[in-house]
Amino acid sequence: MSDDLTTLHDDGVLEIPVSLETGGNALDRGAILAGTDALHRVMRGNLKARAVLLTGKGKNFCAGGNVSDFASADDRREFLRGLAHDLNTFLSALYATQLPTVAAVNGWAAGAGMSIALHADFAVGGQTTRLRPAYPGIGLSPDGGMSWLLPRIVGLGRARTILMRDEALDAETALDLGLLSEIAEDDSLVSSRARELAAELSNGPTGAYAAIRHLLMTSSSNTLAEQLTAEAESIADLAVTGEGVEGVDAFLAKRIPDFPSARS
Ligand SMILES: CCCCCCCCCCCCC[C@H](O)CC(=O)SCCNC(=O)CCNC(=O)[C@H](O)C(C)(C)COP(=O)(O)OP(=O)(O)OC[C@H]1O[C@@H](n2cnc3c(N)ncnc32)[C@H](O)[C@@H]1OP(=O)(O)O
Repeated sequence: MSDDLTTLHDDGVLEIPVSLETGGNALDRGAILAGTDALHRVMRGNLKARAVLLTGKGKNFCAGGNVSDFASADDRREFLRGLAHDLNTFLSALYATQLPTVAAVNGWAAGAGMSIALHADFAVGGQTTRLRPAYPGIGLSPDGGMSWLLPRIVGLGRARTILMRDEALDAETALDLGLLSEIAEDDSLVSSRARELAAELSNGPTGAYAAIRHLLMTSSSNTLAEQLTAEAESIADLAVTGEGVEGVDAFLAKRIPDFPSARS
């Protein structure tokens, strides 16, 4: 499947561009709309994807919302409020998707571009990758879930400093903080490495990957008792899925599990 913007590759990787060459690699409304539609089709079972790959089509992964659009709006408050809610629809679908997600973070990830990168289960950077909140730089506060995700990844204190100082984080710092999952050996390899990782994950237990994301992301707001219960329910639910049955059976038969066949 390929519309003008999203592409479902033969190996089940759903590629969603979040920015295009134009506008300084700012978020592309059409791309986000297409990506949201594709993720909703996956949820309804109308699109048989097994992993999601987020990409930037220009020199940068994404420079966030298009600042010139903000300036030209008649009612800046309502315009930005509407954009943020539209972005939330996309990010809510990304968080809820029962698939592993990978971001190919080439160049800059700024503003909502950084927020989107934080939502990915895996973020592959390059030697010159940099992450920057950018919001305070233009007098704004974060959106796209950054104030929820960042403290859960780096801690509240470090998140406050990064946000309030609008820190530009280089690749090594971002890796050390857990904001990148790996750094490709060369900038030119970011896209291919992220694509390769998405393909690897598409052959794995995609339902288990999604369950791990939700257990981890809800753990900080759960008591231990609530988390123990959530884990017990999750492992029980997965045990009777196609992938869960295949994983156990393959182990006992001493063979490599065929998760893609078990899921479809
Ligand atoms: C149901 C689904 C509905 C679908 C619709 C979904 C809606 C999608 C949109 C949602 C938007 C929500 C709101 C958003 O979340 C809010 C934000 O993101 S606020 C933060 C905005 N971003 C920024 O402030 C970052 C600004 N840019 C920079 O800081 C730097 O450019 C950089 C990214 C660090 C890169 O720096 P450099 O490499 O030095 O490059 P330059 O700065 O020289 O820029 C090159 C060129 O590009 C222009 N440009 C860069 N960023 C933006 C931008 N965000 N908007 C517009 N233009 C940008 C820059 O002006 C330069 O232009 P030139 O001077 O060459 O003409």
